[in-house]
Amino acid sequence: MENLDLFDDLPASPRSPQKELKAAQQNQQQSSAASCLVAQSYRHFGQAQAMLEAIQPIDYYLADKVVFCQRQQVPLNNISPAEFDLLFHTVVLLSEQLRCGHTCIYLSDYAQTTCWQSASWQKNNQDELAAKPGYTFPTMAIWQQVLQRLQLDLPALSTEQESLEADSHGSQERAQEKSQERSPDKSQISSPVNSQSSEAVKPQNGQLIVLEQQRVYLRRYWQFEVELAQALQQKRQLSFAIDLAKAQAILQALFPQSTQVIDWQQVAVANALNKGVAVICGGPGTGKTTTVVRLLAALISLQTADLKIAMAAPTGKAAQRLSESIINAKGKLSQVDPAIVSQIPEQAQTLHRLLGIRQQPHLVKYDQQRQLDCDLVLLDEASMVDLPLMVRLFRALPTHCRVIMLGDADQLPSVAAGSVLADIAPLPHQGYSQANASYIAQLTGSSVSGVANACDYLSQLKFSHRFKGDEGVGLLAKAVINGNVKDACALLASQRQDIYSSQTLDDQQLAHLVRTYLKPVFNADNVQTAFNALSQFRLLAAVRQGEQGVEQLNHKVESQLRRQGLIKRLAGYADNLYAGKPVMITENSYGLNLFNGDIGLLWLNQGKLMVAFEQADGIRWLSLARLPAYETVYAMTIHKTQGSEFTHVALVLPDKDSKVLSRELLYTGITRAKQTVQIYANDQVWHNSVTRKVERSSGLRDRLCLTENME
Ligand SMILES: Nc1ncnc2c1ncn2[C@@H]1O[C@H](COP(=O)(O)OP(=O)(O)OP(=O)(O)O)[C@@H](O)[C@H]1O
Repeated sequence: MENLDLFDDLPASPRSPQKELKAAQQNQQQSSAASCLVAQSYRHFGQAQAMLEAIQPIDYYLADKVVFCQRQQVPLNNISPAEFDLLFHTVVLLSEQLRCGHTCIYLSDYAQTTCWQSASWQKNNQDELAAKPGYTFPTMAIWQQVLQRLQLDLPALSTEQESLEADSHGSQERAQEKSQERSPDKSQISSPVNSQSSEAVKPQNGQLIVLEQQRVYLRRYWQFEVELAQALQQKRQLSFAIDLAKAQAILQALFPQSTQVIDWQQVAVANALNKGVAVICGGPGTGKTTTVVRLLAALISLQTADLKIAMAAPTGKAAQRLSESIINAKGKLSQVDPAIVSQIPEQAQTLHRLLGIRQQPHLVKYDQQRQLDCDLVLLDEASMVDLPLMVRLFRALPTHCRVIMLGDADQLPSVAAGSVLADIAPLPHQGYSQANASYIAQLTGSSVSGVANACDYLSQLKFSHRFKGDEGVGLLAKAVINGNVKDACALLASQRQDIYSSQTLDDQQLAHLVRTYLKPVFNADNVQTAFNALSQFRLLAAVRQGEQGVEQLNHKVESQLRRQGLIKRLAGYADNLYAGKPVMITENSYGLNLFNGDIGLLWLNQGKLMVAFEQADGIRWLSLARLPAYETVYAMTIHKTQGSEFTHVALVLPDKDSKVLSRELLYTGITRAKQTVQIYANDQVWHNSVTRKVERSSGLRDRLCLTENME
């Protein structure tokens, strides 16, 4: 990609690349003291790499392209090269942050901050060729002005003059400003669902970057946010008339044991009955599935016509678990007419399958042109759904279709960009509006107080029926997610039966884990018994690479299994193909109905080594030759275990701290365990991980606060 005219002002000298680089570094160092905006251009990726620590090719090429396109859009006379350089570095930052899951960047987070500077530069080893000076972003006021001059702000939204003035007060106010500006200040936000502004930033306008207040987006992600906020708003405006007397009777039948104390499961059912969108949040075992099954029973009872219900989850495993939990919860609905219970569906599918998403995400069968034929969509494990996928779901919903989302907003956010559940379900739940509280009281007799900053579509379940009292897993999960380092450390040191901890996982400990939990898989008489044994235990890792990463752990387990004589060599098969080996599919195969994350077991079937998969109607066998891409799965990443549970879990953290370690990651790992958890982590890493909180930059919550305000 040639874009050399951007660099016209650089001297065209015959100096060596090293000298040229050194001169550029010195130039940057000198001018940064004198001026707010530094001209720092690069002729090619290698040059950017020499100045910016850890820049990725994709970031460079995207930024280069955006600058190139922007130069075609705006009159150039007033725009200096340094201003285009600022745009370039803004896009590099956006691209990098998108990879980390942020939908946008907040200018206040980076104003007057030097990014991509190497440690050796910081240590004043500036003569070293490897030292990289990085790039210093200007004050927020200058940054906003430049982006506006480049015509990247929303045409309908003028930036507040006050924020520009406030910025000139210097660094002391900046910290205060930062926290204020990042909080959802409704008075400052212009209408996010303003169709004029969303119309104004269409692809055909050529605007690739969007500045909105002090948030900067790639246009695509700005549009996703606006679209989701609009879709949620449309669902929030749906109101279903219900027969109140009938609904009261149904709720009484469904919750016969409700006492004076508020039964929040009953409140959640009542709350969702008349709404177009309902979100039911809660930690492990708080009864989300139990509640939603009762909600479905109530809705079916109240409905005069058939209710077409679709159930989905983000992964195959989560969909399978949802089906199992629904079947289990239906079995406990003895107080409900069997004819109603039989109408509650049992088969959940992946969200991709529901929407008919093929290999490339843009090939979607159901969208706004061709919508799903259903009246209600139930989405489980909503925390795993990223912003683009959530938008695709809402596009496919007919106007009258209800959405019910279940999830645990404390878990890790989606792998890809967004923190949709945490944004749309801010916890702790502040309460209901006066009108909604009256409606709930009428249906349930529970006096739920009305509050000003209400979120009516949200219900939060807090009481865990799995960890009712002093179960170690529940206590540890709570301490971790609250960032309570003292309790989290004390619990590890407490030597309880249900929590074991050690600074490292050594060979002896691994041998013990293998003997206790994996030997029963290899000694099983049949594949179903082997699957049952496999579901008892999983080794979870925070990372893939390194000594404590998934790959090494799988390798070490296999060596240990061989040492213990559990792996039997099979004539005619390679060494790494043996009965008892668990595998995880790593790609979606629609033809075979196998999805990323599905787990199978290599096992002998009539003398032939095949792969078995557990399905609702029994074991499915597949020949090895037909198996899609897979990996061994004695150990797996915490990310991949979302939506799964095991009786016992061993959690292994790396021996050095890393940005990926957070309390949400630990919480997600710990809550995969139903009975016992073993933590292998040194004190420092454990302490840092419990302290670190995942915060994703997004504007969705602000948009929703504003639309809530407009109701
Ligand atoms: N109100 C209740 N009274 C007694 N037991 C309950 C109640 N609600 C749920 N349970 C039981 O608690 C267990 C967990 O319930 P459920 O599966 O509905 O929770 P969940 O929040 O969906 O769990 P998970 O986090 O595993 O998805 C089940 O055994 C269920 O029968």
